[in-house]
Amino acid sequence: MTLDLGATAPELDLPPYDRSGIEVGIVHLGVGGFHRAHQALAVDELLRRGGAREWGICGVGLLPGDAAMRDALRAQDGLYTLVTKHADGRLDARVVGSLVEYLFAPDDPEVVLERLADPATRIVSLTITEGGYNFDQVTGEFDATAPDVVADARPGATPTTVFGYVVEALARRRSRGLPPFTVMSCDNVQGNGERARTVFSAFAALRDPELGRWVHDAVAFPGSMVDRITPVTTDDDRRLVRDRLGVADRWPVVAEPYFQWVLEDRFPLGRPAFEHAGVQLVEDVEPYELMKLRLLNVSHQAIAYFGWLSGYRYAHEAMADPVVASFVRAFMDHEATPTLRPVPGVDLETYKATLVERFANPAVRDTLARLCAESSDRIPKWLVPMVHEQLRAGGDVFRSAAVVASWARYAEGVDEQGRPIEVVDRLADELVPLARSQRDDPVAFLRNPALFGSLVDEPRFVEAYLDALGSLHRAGAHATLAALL
Ligand SMILES: NC(=O)c1ccc[n+]([C@@H]2O[C@H](COP(=O)([O-])OP(=O)(O)OC[C@H]3O[C@@H](n4cnc5c(N)ncnc54)[C@H](O)[C@@H]3O)[C@@H](O)[C@H]2O)c1
Ligand SMILES: O=P(O)(O)OC[C@@H](O)[C@@H](O)[C@H](O)[C@H](O)CO
Repeated sequence: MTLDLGATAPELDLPPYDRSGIEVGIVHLGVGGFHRAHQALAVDELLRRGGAREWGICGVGLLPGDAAMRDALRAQDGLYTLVTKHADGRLDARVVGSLVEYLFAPDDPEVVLERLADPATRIVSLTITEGGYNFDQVTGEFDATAPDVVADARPGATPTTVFGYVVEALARRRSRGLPPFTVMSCDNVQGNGERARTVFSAFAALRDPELGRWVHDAVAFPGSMVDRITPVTTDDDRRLVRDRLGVADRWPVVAEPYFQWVLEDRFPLGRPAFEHAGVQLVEDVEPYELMKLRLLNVSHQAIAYFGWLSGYRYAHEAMADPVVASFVRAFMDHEATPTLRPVPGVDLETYKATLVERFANPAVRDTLARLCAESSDRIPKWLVPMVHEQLRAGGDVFRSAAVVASWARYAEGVDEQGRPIEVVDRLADELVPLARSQRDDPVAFLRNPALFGSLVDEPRFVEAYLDALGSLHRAGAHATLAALL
């Protein structure tokens, strides 16, 4: 146990509630930075208020890389420090105690399956990234051909994927006469609840069509909009926690002050009283979700490649450049906002102004590398549908085309000074050669139906894309952005 919260850390208290006897009611798959800065904080808040004792969280890691989280959390009895970084340099910190158990699935899959099947487990929540849902970006259908999915669908298979675990556990509950748990997706996927329903029921149908129908009809999949910028924890953060707070924490989490969670209230087996922890419970989350994905996440992609190619490494550095900041704001106003529905209780002008301030927070130190990673799971899911809507409505698309071109230029894997760029993307082996070939064949990157559907057949988009790409090659990222203002 290296989280030593003794006399050396007067600012920090251990959670002021008795952690013994808290029951696991939520199993969370994919315990990364975000879950620990968001949902686990909300449950911790309820515990501090004397509630939620049947809603403790059992975190589960499914991927080999999660062994490090197992080791860190086990050494600290599930406790960790959450540091909130304000733009003026102030820090808030608290120790979060809601993760009462952590299971690393490869250690013992059966233990995880029985934890999921346990009658006390009433919610299974997910932050498994956009790629974790394994669906075709264009058709929206579940990809049943992925080798790990095929293996997990075999009768009697020991699961390795999220699909194998969740569906086997649901099947066990069904055969034991237990009601299904609620599956709560907290990923940045448009329509995350319905998307989860589609992919989990499609996987279940591979095993047994009737099980597929049951998962589709009997399991609740509330949708949610989740928001809190949570950068990757760095050694500097560990040092900060040690030096400023006196705590030797193996894996603290840092986040911005902003916290938002809008959640559809569909929990047949009950839920924590999230409304007492700042969560907004609604009937229909879609307008909130679209607003967030198209104004925040898509803008992140607008900052990411142009910022990196202009020589910046952090989001706040890029936003301090008036050319980047003006482009992002124009992009929000003219290409994202026209595709949004009215959002109950939200003034979009204020929302956008707040976003610009959040992106510019110098304390958070969100890296452009984080925002550039796994773009093939982001641009097609977030930006491409927005472009199609703008094309149909006759609206501007030249800024979106420039963002896609900046991704294609970044994916060439060499920056403007000839230095290598590490393209972190599950499709990197395919994308990098394709991006490089656009020096000879400028639409090569766009001619990828799995990522862009029919966008390559849209003359207005293609023309703007070619202009931006040509300018990126000739004049560089900064001059290209400046010319678009
Ligand atoms: N970081 C943020 O600012 C933020 C904010 C809002 C929402 N989110 C959502 O949370 C997700 C995770 O973000 P994070 O910052 O915690 O990332 P992270 O890298 O810290 O953690 C990701 C977790 O997901 C797991 N995972 C990844 N792919 C998986 C798969 N195919 N199957 C099962 N598990 C898988 C990893 O093993 C890890 O435990 C994002 O992709 C996004 O959808 C993040
Ligand atoms: O984490 P991703 O892959 O969904 O996207 C990268 C960022 O845009 C995202 O993490 C934001 O920081 C987050 O959505 C803010 O709430």
